[in-house]
Amino acid sequence: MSVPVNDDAVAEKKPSVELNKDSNGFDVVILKDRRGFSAQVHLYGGQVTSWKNERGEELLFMSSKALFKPPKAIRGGIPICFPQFSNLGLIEQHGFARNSFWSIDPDPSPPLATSDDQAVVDLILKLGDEDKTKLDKTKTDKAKAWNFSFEFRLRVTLGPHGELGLTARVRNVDTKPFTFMVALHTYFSVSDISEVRVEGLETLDYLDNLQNRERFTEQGDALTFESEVDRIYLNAPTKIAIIDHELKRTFVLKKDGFSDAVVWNPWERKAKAMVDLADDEYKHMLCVEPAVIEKPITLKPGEEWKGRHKISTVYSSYHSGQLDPMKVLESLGSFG
Ligand SMILES: O=P(O)(O)OC[C@H]1O[C@H](O)[C@H](O)[C@@H](O)[C@@H]1O
Repeated sequence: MSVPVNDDAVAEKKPSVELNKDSNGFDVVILKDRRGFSAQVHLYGGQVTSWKNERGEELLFMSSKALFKPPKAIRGGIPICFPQFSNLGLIEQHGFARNSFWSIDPDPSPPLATSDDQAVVDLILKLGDEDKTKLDKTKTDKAKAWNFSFEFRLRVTLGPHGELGLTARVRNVDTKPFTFMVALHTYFSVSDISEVRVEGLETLDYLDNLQNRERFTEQGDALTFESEVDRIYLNAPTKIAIIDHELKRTFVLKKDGFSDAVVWNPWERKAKAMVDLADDEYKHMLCVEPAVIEKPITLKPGEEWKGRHKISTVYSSYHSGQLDPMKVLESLGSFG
């Protein structure tokens, strides 16, 4: 149930952005909107590590065993897989963006529109000629196999209705073309994985990571979970809904520029084998990840790719199984 909001009080508060340190002394950015939603972004990984609603409830899953320091990626929130997804290439699993240090981009270029009712932070990860030597020392040998000059800009926004937006832009600043995959590996917090269903992926083809990436076709029903799932849905639609029956809460994802969507839950056996996930925590997480995997993107020198991902929450009106178009549109706002 949403909390009634006093609109006068809300109008007086302004969205805010603060730079802070985490307990390891690493930089984090805190975004707050007028309604009391907040988001936290670690510069390590350029990773959203928290998104809370106006009651302070965490909406993204974060492992109790997550390590917030190199060389491991942070287990939870929204890690960025780039320039490779999984082991589909020569470099380290999911690429190097998730365990690199990003910077705040004071002057995003080309600039993106801003609006007064959003809290915004722009981050950048780049590898230019002058950085190559420096980065080569810190990158693992595997990462060196993808050695191009690029700029990856990530804008994180917290919108007027508490919605979380990520705009990813990759620019080729090399003299040669390059090819990449990308995923925004979003860990959603759920009450109990057995009480959740995902709508929007019915009848799509998918590659099953648990069966040598063989191609299958999803049935007509919404997805439910009773064992490990690790699939790449191809040509996934713009809108996907994660319905949590117990909490009467639905996450609505809207994506643009990402052709695929990965759905992952490690379940019991794999969770036990993961050092940075507690044994039972798989029950409270579900990853649904906008991605470009099957048809990687090739950029010529000077070209840019852009993809957007927006998530919002809708309470109670939704668990009938049907999207309530007015509520969804209202909660999503525009991409901006
Ligand atoms: O353990 P990680 O490297 O973070 O990967 C976690 C998971 O990411 C994706 O969802 C892949 O599809 C899975 O195969 C992988 O297990």
